[in-house]
Amino acid sequence: MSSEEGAALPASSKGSWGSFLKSIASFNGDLASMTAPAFILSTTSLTEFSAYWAEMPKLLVAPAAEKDPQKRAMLVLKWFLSTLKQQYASRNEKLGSEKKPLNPFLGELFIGKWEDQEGTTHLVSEQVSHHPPVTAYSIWNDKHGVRLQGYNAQKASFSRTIHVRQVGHAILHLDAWDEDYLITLPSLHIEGLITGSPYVELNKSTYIVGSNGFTSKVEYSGKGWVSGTKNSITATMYPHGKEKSKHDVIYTAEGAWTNNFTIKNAKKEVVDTYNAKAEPKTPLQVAPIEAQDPLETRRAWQKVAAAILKGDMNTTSAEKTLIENSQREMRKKEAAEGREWERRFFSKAKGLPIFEKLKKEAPGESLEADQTNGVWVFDQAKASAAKPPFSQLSKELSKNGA
Ligand SMILES: CC(C)CCC[C@@H](C)[C@H]1CC[C@H]2[C@@H]3CC=C4C[C@@H](O)CC[C@]4(C)[C@H]3CC[C@]12C
Repeated sequence: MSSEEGAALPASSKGSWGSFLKSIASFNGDLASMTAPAFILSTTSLTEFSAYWAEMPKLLVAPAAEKDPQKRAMLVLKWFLSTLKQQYASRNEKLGSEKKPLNPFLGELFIGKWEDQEGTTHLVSEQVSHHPPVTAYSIWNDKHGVRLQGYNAQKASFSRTIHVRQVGHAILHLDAWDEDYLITLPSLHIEGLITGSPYVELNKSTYIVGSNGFTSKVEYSGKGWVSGTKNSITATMYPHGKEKSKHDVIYTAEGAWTNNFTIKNAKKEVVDTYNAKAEPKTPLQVAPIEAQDPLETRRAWQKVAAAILKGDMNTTSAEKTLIENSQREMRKKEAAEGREWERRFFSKAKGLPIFEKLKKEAPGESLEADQTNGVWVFDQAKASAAKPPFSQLSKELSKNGA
């Protein structure tokens, strides 16, 4: 934990925090429209959050090399659990608290790659909808034949604190086994709001449904719950249809997603352990700002980000308004010409066969395409035709016969 933990609220900001709390009590569910005091604004846009899925490429690609289908599904569970800390706690560890991310504009991009002993793992993240905000991503490693793609939106509400339900899912594909895993996303709420040091706690449960016949259910709990400890998880892996049957459990995982967890087999022997604090991360490589496309997030938001860092709210809102106005102009022009903004890397799909095939094992999960402005899939043809500064991507995609 950073030494700043619990100290996110500077004395000088107590007044503005109080009025912020009052304003969100009458919050209408639109996270983007929420205005927050400067010190709680993040300089990072939600398009960057897609990278949290793969900051440890070794764990992402590990299942590909495993011949045993049960162990393979267990390694997928292990990788998924390992991503939780990055997804939901890395900001308060780094910045002292959770912050309000920048609200991406339509077409905003975040492109990068991880290079390490696993080869190159690519990331393409794109804001595919603005109303409602939806981010889509594709992450792939050709050397290991591992592909992850997904999209997500958030539905927020307020009751005592901010509650967020995630709409969307991820699908992991392993080439060597022609296997898919449908991954559902946890709902969450914000803790520490009153004291000015907000952080995320996860709720309820999510599923990882493998097309190889095994499902993992992950249950989340926090301080106020039965277990009484922050960021707790218990997971079980079982054959399809056996969620309720204790003696069909193949693996269990238990611990804290911010810390350690242990994986045990049916005989309750420890088969694997994970220590979030010790696990090395591979830094994501992103092109220098000058070489980026104007739609790439760090380039597009650079002036806003600089103003936020200076605590200069006037410039922050002036620069944000510039972006919003030019977006509004573009939408007007498109409407007048009877066309829609062409997404760079993703397309709307009519349906999602993998989802339909596997959703039965994830009770309560439905596509909810109306909440995400459609169903979004990575479009290989678009990506293979990518022009500068993304030609490198297209070269590698066409090399692989995409
Ligand atoms: C901190 C207070 C003041 C403001 C609340 C900010 C809201 C907008 C933030 C706080 C935590 C954030 C979530 C944290 C992690 C993820 C996982 C990622 O894969 C998709 C976005 C998602 C789901 C974020 C959406 C925005 C979010 C809900």
